[in-house]
Amino acid sequence: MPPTVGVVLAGGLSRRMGGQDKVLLAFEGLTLLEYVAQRLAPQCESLIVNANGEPRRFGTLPFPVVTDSVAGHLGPLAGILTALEWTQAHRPGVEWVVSVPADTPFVPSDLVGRLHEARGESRHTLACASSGEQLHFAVGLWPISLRQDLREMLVKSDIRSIRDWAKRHGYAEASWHTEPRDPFFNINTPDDWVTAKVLLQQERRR
Ligand SMILES: Nc1nc2c(ncn2[C@@H]2O[C@H](COP(=O)(O)OP(=O)(O)OP(=O)(O)O)[C@@H](O)[C@H]2O)c(=O)[nH]1
Repeated sequence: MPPTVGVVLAGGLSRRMGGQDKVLLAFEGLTLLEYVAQRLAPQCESLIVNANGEPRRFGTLPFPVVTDSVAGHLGPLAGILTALEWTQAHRPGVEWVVSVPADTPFVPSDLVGRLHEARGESRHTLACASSGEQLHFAVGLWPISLRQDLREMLVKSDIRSIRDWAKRHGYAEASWHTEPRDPFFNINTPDDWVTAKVLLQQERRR
């Protein structure tokens, strides 16, 4: 598997969580952000956390916290761009970045390998994860060769969705089952938070 930098996307505003910063909520004795980072880190050459604005709110982390390299809340694409540019500057020879949102606690342990596999078996330069019928564009494999293309698009156009950018280039799809639970279940609301705790207990019992 080619060396790959992992980025945990944590630049969101948590509006649907009712004013709490969801990535700082306690999960298995860690914050949700730490929990997701720990699941992804073993699969990557190195890992960074992407923030938007004040990085100190995350406390002390064993990973670099890198703030968006373009100003404004431009969404998760800005986090992917930041990770591509960071990798180019700090990890010479590494050509790939895998992104995972910080609100996705059950991210699978074979994520990075399967994304590379799907891309390698296709004619595409990108790969995204899917489960059931749903594509999860924020969970993807991105080449650093596209960083300039992404920067120009973010700065010069009003395209903000990862899906629109991925569609412009074409992407392979790596699929996971949704049973016994969706590995890409993500937490947006207080109800999702309750569901995530139930899913965690079920996972422990298996
Ligand atoms: N770097 C960066 N990441 C973002 C930004 N906005 C959202 N994200 C990330 O994109 C992913 C999906 O975000 P959402 O869950 O849709 O948005 P959110 O802001 O976290 O939550 P809501 O405010 O409730 O929509 C999460 O990992 C966010 O951290 C941004 O402006 N910059």
